[in-house]
Amino acid sequence: MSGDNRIWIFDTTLRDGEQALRASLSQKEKIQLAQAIARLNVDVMEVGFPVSSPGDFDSVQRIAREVKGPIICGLARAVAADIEACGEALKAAERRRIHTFIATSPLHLQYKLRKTLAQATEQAVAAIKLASRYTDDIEFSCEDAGRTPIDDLCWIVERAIAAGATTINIPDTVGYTIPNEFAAIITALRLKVPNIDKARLSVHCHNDLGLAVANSISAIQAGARQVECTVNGIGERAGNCSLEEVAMIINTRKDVMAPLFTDIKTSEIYRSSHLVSQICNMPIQPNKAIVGENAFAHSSGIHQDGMLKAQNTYEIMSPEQVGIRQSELNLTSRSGRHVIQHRLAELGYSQHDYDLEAVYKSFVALADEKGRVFDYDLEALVFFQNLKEADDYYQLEFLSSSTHTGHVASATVGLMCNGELLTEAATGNGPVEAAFNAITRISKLQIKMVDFNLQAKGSGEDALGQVDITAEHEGQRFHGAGLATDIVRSSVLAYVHVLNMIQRAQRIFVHKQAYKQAHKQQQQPAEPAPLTSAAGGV
Ligand SMILES: CC(=O)SCCNC(=O)CCNC(=O)[C@H](O)C(C)(C)COP(=O)(O)OP(=O)(O)OC[C@H]1O[C@@H](n2cnc3c(N)ncnc32)[C@H](O)[C@@H]1OP(=O)(O)O
Ligand SMILES: CC(C)C(=O)C(=O)O
Repeated sequence: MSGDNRIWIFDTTLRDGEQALRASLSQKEKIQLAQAIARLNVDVMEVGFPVSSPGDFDSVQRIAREVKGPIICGLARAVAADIEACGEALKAAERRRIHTFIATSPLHLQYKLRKTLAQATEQAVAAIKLASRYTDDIEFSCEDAGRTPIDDLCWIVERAIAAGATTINIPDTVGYTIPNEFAAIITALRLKVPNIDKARLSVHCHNDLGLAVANSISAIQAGARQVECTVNGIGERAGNCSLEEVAMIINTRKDVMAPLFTDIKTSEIYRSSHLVSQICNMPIQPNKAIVGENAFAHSSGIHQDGMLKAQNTYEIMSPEQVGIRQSELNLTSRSGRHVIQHRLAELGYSQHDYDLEAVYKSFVALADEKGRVFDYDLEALVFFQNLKEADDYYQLEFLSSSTHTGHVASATVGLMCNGELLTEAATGNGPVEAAFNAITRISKLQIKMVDFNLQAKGSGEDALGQVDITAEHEGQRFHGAGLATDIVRSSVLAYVHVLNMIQRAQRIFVHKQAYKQAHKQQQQPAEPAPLTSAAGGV
Protein backbone atom coordinates (compact mmCIF):
# COMPACT_ATOMS: atom_id res chain seq x y z
CA MET A 1 0.00 0.00 0.00
CA SER A 2 2.97 2.33 0.43
CA GLY A 3 3.63 2.35 -3.29
CA ASP A 4 1.04 4.96 -4.36
CA ASN A 5 1.96 8.59 -4.77
CA ARG A 6 -0.74 10.37 -2.77
CA ILE A 7 0.46 11.47 0.66
CA TRP A 8 -2.44 11.26 3.06
CA ILE A 9 -2.70 14.22 5.39
CA PHE A 10 -3.87 13.17 8.86
CA ASP A 11 -4.70 16.26 10.87
CA THR A 12 -4.52 15.96 14.64
CA THR A 13 -5.04 19.61 15.58
CA LEU A 14 -8.08 18.71 17.67
CA ARG A 15 -6.31 15.87 19.49
CA ASP A 16 -2.53 16.34 19.78
CA GLY A 17 -2.85 20.08 19.08
CA GLU A 18 -5.52 20.41 21.72
CA GLN A 19 -3.25 18.74 24.30
CA ALA A 20 -1.08 21.89 24.20
CA LEU A 21 -3.80 24.42 24.98
CA ARG A 22 -3.93 26.30 28.26
CA ALA A 23 -7.72 26.59 28.19
CA SER A 24 -10.21 24.01 26.98
CA LEU A 25 -12.20 24.64 23.84
CA SER A 26 -15.97 24.80 23.82
CA GLN A 27 -17.86 22.32 21.66
CA LYS A 28 -18.86 25.15 19.35
CA GLU A 29 -15.22 26.14 18.90
CA LYS A 30 -14.23 22.54 18.15
CA ILE A 31 -16.94 22.28 15.49
CA GLN A 32 -15.77 25.57 13.96
CA LEU A 33 -12.18 24.28 13.84
CA ALA A 34 -13.25 20.89 12.50
CA GLN A 35 -15.16 22.59 9.66
CA ALA A 36 -12.11 24.70 8.80
CA ILE A 37 -9.85 21.64 8.81
CA ALA A 38 -12.34 19.76 6.62
CA ARG A 39 -12.22 22.69 4.15
CA LEU A 40 -8.48 22.11 3.89
CA ASN A 41 -9.49 18.75 2.41
CA VAL A 42 -7.40 16.65 4.79
CA ASP A 43 -7.79 12.89 4.39
CA VAL A 44 -8.25 12.05 8.06
CA MET A 45 -8.93 14.23 11.07
CA GLU A 46 -8.29 13.01 14.59
CA VAL A 47 -10.70 14.95 16.75
CA GLY A 48 -10.29 13.73 20.31
CA PHE A 49 -9.70 11.01 22.89
CA PRO A 50 -13.29 9.98 23.70
CA VAL A 51 -12.60 8.05 26.92
CA SER A 52 -10.82 11.00 28.48
CA SER A 53 -13.95 12.95 29.48
CA PRO A 54 -17.68 13.15 28.76
CA GLY A 55 -17.05 16.54 27.14
CA ASP A 56 -14.49 15.08 24.72
CA PHE A 57 -16.77 12.12 23.98
CA ASP A 58 -19.63 14.51 23.12
CA SER A 59 -17.55 16.70 20.86
CA VAL A 60 -16.10 13.70 18.98
CA GLN A 61 -19.66 12.43 18.59
CA ARG A 62 -20.91 15.78 17.34
CA ILE A 63 -18.06 16.21 14.86
CA ALA A 64 -18.65 12.63 13.64
CA ARG A 65 -22.28 13.57 13.02
CA GLU A 66 -21.83 17.03 11.52
CA VAL A 67 -18.50 17.26 9.71
CA LYS A 68 -18.48 15.77 6.25
CA GLY A 69 -15.56 14.93 4.02
CA PRO A 70 -12.53 13.53 5.83
CA ILE A 71 -12.38 10.24 7.75
CA ILE A 72 -13.14 11.08 11.38
CA CYS A 73 -10.77 9.46 13.86
CA GLY A 74 -10.58 9.10 17.65
CA LEU A 75 -7.64 8.03 19.83
CA ALA A 76 -7.74 5.13 22.29
CA ARG A 77 -5.16 3.41 24.48
CA ALA A 78 -4.88 -0.32 23.96
CA VAL A 79 -7.54 -0.73 26.59
CA ALA A 80 -11.04 -2.10 26.06
CA ALA A 81 -12.83 0.86 27.70
CA ASP A 82 -10.97 3.31 25.46
CA ILE A 83 -11.73 1.36 22.28
CA GLU A 84 -15.40 1.00 23.19
CA ALA A 85 -15.78 4.71 23.98
CA CYS A 86 -14.04 5.60 20.75
CA GLY A 87 -16.16 3.20 18.67
CA GLU A 88 -19.35 4.59 20.24
CA ALA A 89 -18.38 8.24 19.77
CA LEU A 90 -17.54 7.71 16.10
CA LYS A 91 -20.66 5.70 15.21
CA ALA A 92 -22.40 8.50 13.28
CA ALA A 93 -19.42 9.28 11.04
CA GLU A 94 -19.76 8.46 7.35
CA ARG A 95 -16.20 7.12 7.49
CA ARG A 96 -14.55 6.44 10.86
CA ARG A 97 -11.16 5.34 12.12
CA ILE A 98 -10.10 4.06 15.53
CA HIS A 99 -6.52 4.92 16.36
CA THR A 100 -5.06 2.78 19.11
CA PHE A 101 -1.52 2.83 20.43
CA ILE A 102 0.95 1.40 22.93
CA ALA A 103 4.51 2.38 23.76
CA THR A 104 7.28 0.14 22.40
CA SER A 105 10.57 1.70 23.52
CA PRO A 106 12.47 -0.06 26.34
CA LEU A 107 12.22 3.11 28.44
CA HIS A 108 8.44 3.40 28.15
CA LEU A 109 7.90 -0.34 28.50
CA GLN A 110 10.00 -0.63 31.63
CA TYR A 111 9.09 2.54 33.51
CA LYS A 112 5.70 3.63 32.23
CA LEU A 113 3.83 0.48 31.28
CA ARG A 114 5.88 -1.96 33.40
CA LYS A 115 5.46 -4.56 30.67
CA THR A 116 7.60 -6.59 28.32
CA LEU A 117 7.41 -6.03 24.58
CA ALA A 118 5.56 -9.35 24.26
CA GLN A 119 2.93 -8.26 26.79
CA ALA A 120 2.49 -4.89 25.07
CA THR A 121 2.16 -6.65 21.72
CA GLU A 122 -0.48 -8.98 23.09
CA GLN A 123 -2.41 -5.98 24.46
CA ALA A 124 -2.13 -4.16 21.12
CA VAL A 125 -3.37 -7.18 19.18
CA ALA A 126 -6.38 -7.53 21.50
CA ALA A 127 -7.16 -3.82 21.13
CA ILE A 128 -6.98 -3.98 17.33
CA LYS A 129 -9.28 -7.00 17.28
CA LEU A 130 -11.77 -5.22 19.53
CA ALA A 131 -11.62 -2.11 17.33
CA SER A 132 -12.48 -4.19 14.30
CA ARG A 133 -15.96 -4.67 15.78
CA TYR A 134 -16.56 -0.95 15.17
CA THR A 135 -14.73 -0.27 11.92
CA ASP A 136 -12.43 -1.82 9.34
CA ASP A 137 -10.26 1.33 9.37
CA ILE A 138 -7.85 0.80 12.26
CA GLU A 139 -4.64 2.66 12.90
CA PHE A 140 -2.02 1.36 15.28
CA SER A 141 0.83 3.48 16.67
CA CYS A 142 4.03 2.36 18.37
CA GLU A 143 4.49 5.18 20.83
CA ASP A 144 8.14 6.30 21.12
CA ALA A 145 9.03 4.34 17.97
CA GLY A 146 11.92 6.76 17.42
CA ARG A 147 13.68 5.23 20.44
CA THR A 148 12.61 1.63 19.82
CA PRO A 149 15.17 -0.93 18.55
CA ILE A 150 14.31 -1.64 14.92
CA ASP A 151 13.84 -5.40 15.42
CA ASP A 152 11.37 -4.80 18.27
CA LEU A 153 9.50 -2.36 16.07
CA CYS A 154 9.33 -4.79 13.16
CA TRP A 155 8.14 -7.54 15.50
CA ILE A 156 5.15 -5.62 16.88
CA VAL A 157 4.25 -3.98 13.55
CA GLU A 158 4.02 -7.36 11.82
CA ARG A 159 1.63 -8.63 14.52
CA ALA A 160 -0.46 -5.46 14.49
CA ILE A 161 -1.01 -5.76 10.74
CA ALA A 162 -1.83 -9.43 11.09
CA ALA A 163 -4.43 -8.49 13.73
CA GLY A 164 -6.16 -6.08 11.34
CA ALA A 165 -4.40 -2.69 11.52
CA THR A 166 -4.74 -0.94 8.17
CA THR A 167 -2.47 1.98 9.02
CA ILE A 168 0.80 1.64 10.92
CA ASN A 169 1.94 4.87 12.47
CA ILE A 170 5.55 5.44 13.51
CA PRO A 171 5.70 8.31 16.00
CA ASP A 172 8.84 10.15 16.94
CA THR A 173 7.01 10.89 20.19
CA VAL A 174 9.73 13.00 21.79
CA GLY A 175 11.20 14.54 18.62
CA TYR A 176 14.50 12.76 19.18
CA THR A 177 15.49 11.47 15.75
CA ILE A 178 17.20 13.28 12.92
CA PRO A 179 16.06 13.00 9.29
CA ASN A 180 18.37 10.28 7.91
CA GLU A 181 17.88 8.20 11.05
CA PHE A 182 14.10 8.48 10.85
CA ALA A 183 14.10 7.69 7.12
CA ALA A 184 16.18 4.60 7.91
CA ILE A 185 13.48 3.35 10.31
CA ILE A 186 10.88 3.60 7.51
CA THR A 187 13.19 1.89 5.03
CA ALA A 188 13.91 -0.92 7.50
CA LEU A 189 10.21 -1.50 8.22
CA ARG A 190 9.49 -1.72 4.49
CA LEU A 191 12.30 -4.20 4.02
CA LYS A 192 11.89 -6.33 7.12
CA VAL A 193 8.16 -6.56 7.85
CA PRO A 194 6.78 -9.25 5.54
CA ASN A 195 3.14 -7.97 5.52
CA ILE A 196 4.01 -4.24 5.44
CA ASP A 197 2.26 -3.76 2.09
CA LYS A 198 -1.07 -4.56 3.73
CA ALA A 199 -0.97 -1.30 5.69
CA ARG A 200 -0.45 2.36 4.94
CA LEU A 201 2.75 3.53 6.60
CA SER A 202 2.34 6.75 8.55
CA VAL A 203 4.57 9.08 10.58
CA HIS A 204 3.85 11.35 13.52
CA CYS A 205 6.76 13.64 14.37
CA HIS A 206 7.23 15.98 17.29
CA ASN A 207 9.28 19.13 17.15
CA ASP A 208 11.45 19.02 20.26
CA LEU A 209 14.60 19.58 18.17
CA GLY A 210 12.80 21.57 15.47
CA LEU A 211 12.93 18.60 13.10
CA ALA A 212 9.29 17.48 12.90
CA VAL A 213 8.78 18.69 9.33
CA ALA A 214 12.21 17.59 8.12
CA ASN A 215 11.73 14.12 9.62
CA SER A 216 8.27 13.79 8.05
CA ILE A 217 9.59 14.76 4.64
CA SER A 218 12.47 12.29 4.93
CA ALA A 219 10.01 9.60 5.95
CA ILE A 220 7.77 10.10 2.92
CA GLN A 221 10.82 10.06 0.69
CA ALA A 222 11.61 6.69 2.30
CA GLY A 223 8.13 5.34 1.61
CA ALA A 224 5.72 6.59 4.28
CA ARG A 225 2.39 7.57 2.76
CA GLN A 226 0.61 9.36 5.59
CA VAL A 227 1.84 12.37 7.55
CA GLU A 228 0.28 13.26 10.88
CA CYS A 229 0.37 16.97 11.50
CA THR A 230 -1.41 19.97 12.97
CA VAL A 231 -2.31 23.42 11.75
CA ASN A 232 0.45 25.85 12.80
CA GLY A 233 2.33 22.85 14.22
CA ILE A 234 0.62 23.14 17.60
CA GLY A 235 0.88 20.12 19.89
CA GLU A 236 2.48 18.67 23.01
CA ARG A 237 5.58 20.58 24.16
CA ALA A 238 7.35 22.06 21.10
CA GLY A 239 4.50 20.86 18.93
CA ASN A 240 3.95 18.60 15.97
CA CYS A 241 4.81 18.60 12.30
CA SER A 242 3.11 21.61 10.73
CA LEU A 243 0.44 20.79 8.16
CA GLU A 244 0.97 23.91 6.09
CA GLU A 245 4.73 23.40 5.89
CA VAL A 246 4.53 19.79 4.79
CA ALA A 247 1.80 20.54 2.23
CA MET A 248 3.72 23.47 0.77
CA ILE A 249 7.04 21.61 0.64
CA ILE A 250 5.40 18.86 -1.41
CA ASN A 251 3.65 21.47 -3.54
CA THR A 252 6.57 23.84 -4.05
CA ARG A 253 9.41 21.34 -4.51
CA LYS A 254 7.76 19.22 -7.19
CA ASP A 255 11.18 18.97 -8.81
CA VAL A 256 12.31 16.67 -5.98
CA MET A 257 9.02 15.51 -4.44
CA ALA A 258 7.11 14.48 -7.59
CA PRO A 259 5.30 12.23 -8.23
CA LEU A 260 4.24 12.60 -4.57
CA PHE A 261 1.32 14.95 -3.95
CA THR A 262 -1.33 15.79 -1.35
CA ASP A 263 -4.98 16.70 -1.84
CA ILE A 264 -4.70 19.72 0.47
CA LYS A 265 -6.56 22.78 -0.76
CA THR A 266 -3.66 25.12 -0.14
CA SER A 267 -5.72 28.29 -0.65
CA GLU A 268 -7.47 27.46 2.66
CA ILE A 269 -4.21 27.42 4.61
CA TYR A 270 -4.06 31.03 5.73
CA ARG A 271 -7.70 31.19 6.79
CA SER A 272 -7.55 27.98 8.84
CA SER A 273 -4.21 28.91 10.35
CA HIS A 274 -5.58 32.19 11.66
CA LEU A 275 -8.74 30.59 12.94
CA VAL A 276 -6.72 27.97 14.84
CA SER A 277 -4.45 30.66 16.25
CA GLN A 278 -7.38 32.79 17.36
CA ILE A 279 -9.60 30.08 18.81
CA CYS A 280 -6.72 28.27 20.49
CA ASN A 281 -5.20 31.52 21.74
CA MET A 282 -1.83 30.46 20.28
CA PRO A 283 -0.24 33.45 18.52
CA ILE A 284 1.72 32.72 15.36
CA GLN A 285 5.34 33.89 15.46
CA PRO A 286 5.85 36.55 12.73
CA ASN A 287 8.63 34.57 11.04
CA LYS A 288 6.67 31.29 10.99
CA ALA A 289 7.02 29.65 7.57
CA ILE A 290 3.99 29.94 5.25
CA VAL A 291 1.58 31.66 7.65
CA GLY A 292 3.64 34.10 9.77
CA GLU A 293 3.02 37.81 9.31
CA ASN A 294 6.42 38.17 7.63
CA ALA A 295 6.27 35.05 5.46
CA PHE A 296 5.43 37.11 2.37
CA ALA A 297 6.67 40.51 3.55
CA HIS A 298 9.83 42.10 2.19
CA SER A 299 11.55 44.90 4.02
CA SER A 300 14.91 45.57 2.46
CA GLY A 301 15.54 47.69 -0.61
CA ILE A 302 17.48 45.12 -2.62
CA HIS A 303 14.80 42.47 -2.09
CA GLN A 304 11.97 44.93 -2.83
CA ASP A 305 13.66 46.03 -6.04
CA GLY A 306 14.06 42.35 -7.02
CA MET A 307 10.41 41.62 -6.19
CA LEU A 308 9.24 44.53 -8.34
CA LYS A 309 11.27 43.22 -11.26
CA ALA A 310 10.39 39.51 -10.87
CA GLN A 311 8.47 38.09 -7.91
CA ASN A 312 10.34 34.79 -7.92
CA THR A 313 13.63 36.53 -7.14
CA TYR A 314 12.62 36.47 -3.48
CA GLU A 315 9.48 34.31 -3.32
CA ILE A 316 9.53 30.57 -3.88
CA MET A 317 5.74 30.33 -3.76
CA SER A 318 3.04 32.90 -4.26
CA PRO A 319 0.99 34.22 -1.34
CA GLU A 320 -2.21 33.52 -3.32
CA GLN A 321 -1.37 29.80 -3.25
CA VAL A 322 -1.85 29.74 0.51
CA GLY A 323 -4.77 32.15 0.57
CA ILE A 324 -2.89 35.38 1.30
CA ARG A 325 -4.06 38.24 -0.91
CA GLN A 326 -0.65 39.60 -1.85
CA SER A 327 2.95 39.98 -0.79
CA GLU A 328 3.82 42.98 1.30
CA LEU A 329 6.61 45.40 0.66
CA ASN A 330 7.19 47.05 4.03
CA LEU A 331 8.56 50.55 3.93
CA THR A 332 11.46 50.79 6.36
CA SER A 333 14.78 52.62 6.48
CA ARG A 334 16.22 49.62 4.61
CA SER A 335 13.94 50.35 1.63
CA GLY A 336 15.26 51.96 -1.53
CA ARG A 337 14.01 54.45 -4.11
CA HIS A 338 12.44 51.83 -6.41
CA VAL A 339 9.88 50.73 -3.88
CA ILE A 340 9.03 54.29 -2.86
CA GLN A 341 8.40 55.18 -6.48
CA HIS A 342 6.34 52.00 -6.92
CA ARG A 343 4.23 52.61 -3.81
CA LEU A 344 3.60 56.23 -4.77
CA ALA A 345 2.51 55.07 -8.23
CA GLU A 346 0.08 52.66 -6.55
CA LEU A 347 -1.22 55.60 -4.53
CA GLY A 348 -1.81 57.53 -7.75
CA TYR A 349 1.24 59.83 -7.92
CA SER A 350 3.11 60.20 -11.18
CA GLN A 351 6.86 60.85 -11.19
CA HIS A 352 6.18 64.50 -12.03
CA ASP A 353 4.15 65.00 -8.86
CA TYR A 354 7.14 64.88 -6.52
CA ASP A 355 10.91 65.07 -6.28
CA LEU A 356 12.01 61.46 -5.61
CA GLU A 357 15.36 62.41 -4.05
CA ALA A 358 13.78 64.88 -1.64
CA VAL A 359 10.93 62.55 -0.69
CA TYR A 360 13.37 59.64 -0.27
CA LYS A 361 15.59 61.71 2.03
CA SER A 362 12.72 62.65 4.31
CA PHE A 363 11.35 59.09 4.08
CA VAL A 364 14.63 57.61 5.39
CA ALA A 365 14.71 60.14 8.24
CA LEU A 366 11.13 59.30 9.18
CA ALA A 367 11.71 55.54 8.85
CA ASP A 368 14.72 55.78 11.17
CA GLU A 369 12.46 57.44 13.73
CA LYS A 370 9.33 55.34 13.26
CA GLY A 371 10.56 51.95 12.06
CA ARG A 372 7.81 51.27 9.58
CA VAL A 373 6.40 53.94 7.29
CA PHE A 374 2.80 53.53 6.16
CA ASP A 375 1.04 54.77 3.04
CA TYR A 376 -0.51 57.73 4.83
CA ASP A 377 2.96 58.76 6.08
CA LEU A 378 4.31 58.60 2.56
CA GLU A 379 1.47 60.70 1.18
CA ALA A 380 2.02 63.27 3.92
CA LEU A 381 5.74 63.38 3.06
CA VAL A 382 4.94 64.11 -0.59
CA PHE A 383 2.44 66.78 0.37
CA PHE A 384 4.91 68.53 2.65
CA GLN A 385 7.78 68.09 0.25
CA ASN A 386 5.72 69.85 -2.40
CA LEU A 387 5.04 72.77 -0.09
CA LYS A 388 8.77 73.36 0.38
CA GLU A 389 10.49 75.89 -1.83
CA ALA A 390 14.09 75.94 -2.95
CA ASP A 391 14.41 79.56 -1.85
CA ASP A 392 13.10 79.10 1.72
CA TYR A 393 14.79 81.80 3.79
CA TYR A 394 14.46 79.92 7.11
CA GLN A 395 15.36 76.26 7.74
CA LEU A 396 15.05 74.49 11.09
CA GLU A 397 18.50 73.27 12.09
CA PHE A 398 17.87 72.01 15.60
CA LEU A 399 15.35 72.06 18.37
CA SER A 400 15.53 70.98 21.96
CA SER A 401 12.87 71.48 24.57
CA SER A 402 12.24 70.41 28.13
CA THR A 403 9.28 70.48 30.46
CA HIS A 404 8.97 69.75 34.15
CA THR A 405 5.61 69.48 35.86
CA GLY A 406 4.93 72.67 37.85
CA HIS A 407 7.74 74.65 36.14
CA VAL A 408 7.98 76.74 33.00
CA ALA A 409 9.14 74.93 29.89
CA SER A 410 12.25 75.93 27.98
CA ALA A 411 13.37 75.50 24.37
CA THR A 412 16.45 76.18 22.28
CA VAL A 413 15.98 76.64 18.54
CA GLY A 414 18.58 76.95 15.79
CA LEU A 415 17.42 78.40 12.46
CA MET A 416 19.51 78.67 9.34
CA CYS A 417 18.59 82.13 8.05
CA ASN A 418 19.77 82.75 4.53
CA GLY A 419 22.87 80.60 5.18
CA GLU A 420 23.62 81.92 8.69
CA LEU A 421 22.89 79.86 11.82
CA LEU A 422 21.02 81.85 14.49
CA THR A 423 20.27 80.30 17.86
CA GLU A 424 17.99 81.46 20.68
CA ALA A 425 16.61 80.02 23.88
CA ALA A 426 13.39 81.02 25.61
CA THR A 427 10.85 79.87 28.18
CA GLY A 428 7.08 79.50 27.97
CA ASN A 429 4.05 77.88 29.55
CA GLY A 430 4.69 74.78 27.50
CA PRO A 431 7.41 73.55 25.12
CA VAL A 432 5.56 74.83 22.03
CA GLU A 433 5.21 78.33 23.45
CA ALA A 434 8.87 78.29 24.59
CA ALA A 435 10.02 77.27 21.09
CA PHE A 436 7.80 79.91 19.44
CA ASN A 437 9.26 82.57 21.76
CA ALA A 438 12.78 81.51 20.77
CA ILE A 439 11.85 81.74 17.07
CA THR A 440 10.33 85.20 17.57
CA ARG A 441 13.64 86.31 19.10
CA ILE A 442 15.49 85.06 16.04
CA SER A 443 13.12 86.53 13.43
CA LYS A 444 12.35 89.70 15.39
CA LEU A 445 8.95 89.71 13.68
CA GLN A 446 5.76 90.69 15.53
CA ILE A 447 3.50 87.72 14.85
CA LYS A 448 0.03 87.19 16.32
CA MET A 449 -1.27 83.60 16.48
CA VAL A 450 -4.84 83.43 15.13
CA ASP A 451 -5.37 79.67 15.01
CA PHE A 452 -3.41 76.55 16.03
CA ASN A 453 -4.70 73.14 14.98
CA LEU A 454 -3.14 69.73 15.73
CA GLN A 455 -4.29 66.48 14.16
CA ALA A 456 -2.94 62.92 14.08
CA LYS A 457 -2.05 61.46 10.70
CA GLY A 458 -2.45 57.71 10.93
CA SER A 459 -3.23 55.77 14.09
CA GLY A 460 -1.37 54.39 17.06
CA GLU A 461 1.30 55.92 19.22
CA ASP A 462 3.69 56.45 16.32
CA ALA A 463 1.16 58.43 14.25
CA LEU A 464 2.49 61.65 12.74
CA GLY A 465 1.25 64.93 14.18
CA GLN A 466 0.28 67.63 11.71
CA VAL A 467 0.13 71.21 12.95
CA ASP A 468 -1.61 73.96 10.98
CA ILE A 469 -1.10 77.53 12.10
CA THR A 470 -2.81 80.74 10.98
CA ALA A 471 -0.82 83.81 12.06
CA GLU A 472 -1.09 87.54 11.45
CA HIS A 473 1.76 89.89 10.57
CA GLU A 474 1.26 93.58 9.78
CA GLY A 475 -2.45 93.01 9.11
CA GLN A 476 -1.90 90.11 6.71
CA ARG A 477 -2.73 86.45 7.50
CA PHE A 478 -0.41 83.53 6.72
CA HIS A 479 -0.90 79.77 6.91
CA GLY A 480 1.90 77.38 7.87
CA ALA A 481 1.88 73.60 8.22
CA GLY A 482 4.35 71.17 9.81
CA LEU A 483 4.50 67.39 10.09
CA ALA A 484 6.63 65.25 12.41
CA THR A 485 6.42 62.35 14.82
CA ASP A 486 6.91 64.81 17.68
CA ILE A 487 4.27 67.52 18.01
CA VAL A 488 6.69 70.20 19.33
CA ARG A 489 8.72 69.70 16.16
CA SER A 490 5.55 69.80 13.97
CA SER A 491 4.57 73.07 15.65
CA VAL A 492 8.00 74.59 15.10
CA LEU A 493 8.02 73.46 11.45
CA ALA A 494 4.61 75.07 10.96
CA TYR A 495 5.87 78.29 12.53
CA VAL A 496 9.00 78.27 10.34
CA HIS A 497 6.66 77.80 7.38
CA VAL A 498 4.79 80.95 8.44
CA LEU A 499 8.10 82.85 8.70
CA ASN A 500 9.01 81.79 5.16
CA MET A 501 5.60 82.91 3.89
CA ILE A 502 6.03 86.30 5.55
CA GLN A 503 9.57 86.63 4.25
CA ARG A 504 8.40 85.71 0.73
CA ALA A 505 5.55 88.27 0.93
CA GLN A 506 8.09 90.90 1.94
CA ARG A 507 10.30 89.97 -1.00
CA ILE A 508 7.33 90.23 -3.35
CA PHE A 509 6.53 93.63 -1.90
CA VAL A 510 10.10 94.84 -2.46
CA HIS A 511 10.07 93.32 -5.92
CA LYS A 512 6.83 95.11 -6.80
CA GLN A 513 8.13 98.39 -5.48
CA ALA A 514 11.19 98.04 -7.67
CA TYR A 515 8.95 97.20 -10.63
CA LYS A 516 6.80 100.28 -10.06
CA GLN A 517 9.91 102.37 -9.82
CA ALA A 518 11.22 100.98 -13.06
CA HIS A 519 7.78 101.45 -14.69
CA LYS A 520 7.90 105.13 -13.95
CA GLN A 521 11.23 105.39 -15.75
CA GLN A 522 10.53 103.15 -18.77
CA GLN A 523 7.35 102.98 -20.81
CA GLN A 524 7.26 99.17 -21.38
CA PRO A 525 9.08 97.28 -18.61
CA ALA A 526 9.30 93.44 -18.47
CA GLU A 527 6.79 91.60 -16.16
CA PRO A 528 8.24 90.66 -12.74
CA ALA A 529 8.91 86.90 -12.27
CA PRO A 530 6.26 85.20 -10.03
CA LEU A 531 7.23 84.13 -6.49
CA THR A 532 5.44 81.33 -4.54
CA SER A 533 5.11 79.86 -1.01
CA ALA A 534 7.16 77.53 1.34
CA ALA A 535 6.54 74.83 3.98
CA GLY A 536 8.08 72.71 6.78
CA GLY A 537 8.13 68.91 6.65
CA VAL A 538 9.76 66.03 8.45
C1 LIG B 1 1.91 10.36 23.05
C2 LIG B 1 0.51 10.83 23.30
O1 LIG B 1 0.25 11.98 22.98
S1 LIG B 1 -0.62 9.77 23.91
C3 LIG B 1 -2.05 10.70 24.20
C4 LIG B 1 -1.90 11.58 25.37
N1 LIG B 1 -3.17 12.15 25.71
C5 LIG B 1 -3.72 12.05 26.88
O2 LIG B 1 -3.19 11.43 27.80
C6 LIG B 1 -5.03 12.76 27.09
C7 LIG B 1 -6.12 11.85 27.54
N2 LIG B 1 -5.79 11.15 28.75
C8 LIG B 1 -6.66 11.04 29.80
O3 LIG B 1 -7.72 11.62 29.84
C9 LIG B 1 -6.26 10.15 30.90
O4 LIG B 1 -4.85 10.06 30.98
C10 LIG B 1 -6.89 8.75 30.69
C11 LIG B 1 -8.40 8.84 30.85
C12 LIG B 1 -6.54 8.18 29.34
C13 LIG B 1 -6.35 7.77 31.72
O5 LIG B 1 -6.48 8.33 32.99
P1 LIG B 1 -6.10 7.48 34.31
O6 LIG B 1 -6.82 6.20 34.26
O7 LIG B 1 -6.36 8.35 35.47
O8 LIG B 1 -4.55 7.12 34.14
P2 LIG B 1 -3.27 8.05 34.04
O9 LIG B 1 -3.46 8.98 32.92
O10 LIG B 1 -2.93 8.65 35.35
O11 LIG B 1 -2.16 6.99 33.69
C14 LIG B 1 -2.16 6.37 32.46
C15 LIG B 1 -2.37 4.87 32.58
O12 LIG B 1 -2.54 4.35 31.26
C16 LIG B 1 -1.49 3.43 30.95
N3 LIG B 1 -1.21 3.59 29.57
C17 LIG B 1 -0.53 4.58 28.98
N4 LIG B 1 -0.56 4.41 27.66
C18 LIG B 1 -1.24 3.28 27.44
C19 LIG B 1 -1.60 2.62 26.27
N5 LIG B 1 -1.26 3.10 25.10
N6 LIG B 1 -2.32 1.49 26.35
C20 LIG B 1 -2.67 1.02 27.55
N7 LIG B 1 -2.38 1.62 28.69
C21 LIG B 1 -1.66 2.74 28.63
C22 LIG B 1 -0.37 3.84 31.89
O13 LIG B 1 0.55 2.82 32.04
C23 LIG B 1 -1.16 4.15 33.12
O14 LIG B 1 -1.58 2.92 33.65
P3 LIG B 1 -1.48 2.52 35.23
O15 LIG B 1 -2.56 3.32 35.86
O16 LIG B 1 -1.74 1.07 35.21
O17 LIG B 1 -0.11 2.89 35.66
C1 LIG C 1 -0.52 8.57 20.05
C2 LIG C 1 0.72 8.85 19.33
C3 LIG C 1 0.52 8.85 17.87
C4 LIG C 1 1.30 10.16 19.73
O1 LIG C 1 0.62 11.15 19.83
C5 LIG C 1 2.74 10.24 19.89
O2 LIG C 1 3.41 9.21 19.98
O3 LIG C 1 3.25 11.36 19.97
